[in-house]
Amino acid sequence: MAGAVSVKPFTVFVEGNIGSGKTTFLNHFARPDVDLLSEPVDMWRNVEGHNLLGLMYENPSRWGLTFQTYVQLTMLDLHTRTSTHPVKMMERSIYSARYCFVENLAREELMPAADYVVLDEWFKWITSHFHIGGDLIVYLRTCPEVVFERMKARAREEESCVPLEYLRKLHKLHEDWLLNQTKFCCPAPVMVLDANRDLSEMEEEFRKCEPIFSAALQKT
Ligand SMILES: Cc1cc2cn([C@H]3C[C@H](O)[C@@H](CO)O3)c(=O)nc2[nH]1
Repeated sequence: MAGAVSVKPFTVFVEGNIGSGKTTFLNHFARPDVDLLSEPVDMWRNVEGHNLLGLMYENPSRWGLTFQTYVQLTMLDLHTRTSTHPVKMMERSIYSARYCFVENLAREELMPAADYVVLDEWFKWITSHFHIGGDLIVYLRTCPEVVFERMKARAREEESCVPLEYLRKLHKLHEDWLLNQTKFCCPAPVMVLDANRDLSEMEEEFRKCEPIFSAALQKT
């Protein structure tokens, strides 16, 4: 189409703990006008035959930097992907990678301090040289005990040894980043949904977001 202008889509980051229902949320909003970008977990589980996700959980000190560097690359690829859709919805972001997952590995001393510094240098350079954007964050807020049960029920092999304590730490980092805003910047306004609710009740929670999308869709 001659002169097609790729307008900047209304960009949503769907954030939340492991097992908080992000995939369910994304599937609810799967529609022609929305460019859905799920977390590239399958890429993390097979990079030329290497399962970086599995390696990270087995030995975070040895493989945390390797894994999180690749996560950062794959998320940057998704952030910089142009879209002709009026709405672009991403599962997580380069921000939760840095402020939740990398921060957790460092604070729990599961990652050498030098690795943490290098990852942070990459993050600072990327976010100062690329316009990552982000117009809204939808925070699927849960309590650690609920997502622990869901994670076990989902039974993803690499997560089989993830303890409840790990989810508690990740929860606290999400709360501090998105609600308490204690240390890290929040790149967009946050909409909080109660994602502890059963799947059957989540439709009601998701409907709270409809006006946002219809507003974004009307703009085009
Ligand atoms: C952006 C980002 C997503 C992400 C997911 N994960 C882990 C949590 C889950 O076990 C799995 C899929 O989300 O990957 C991680 O360790 N670091 C991450 N960083």
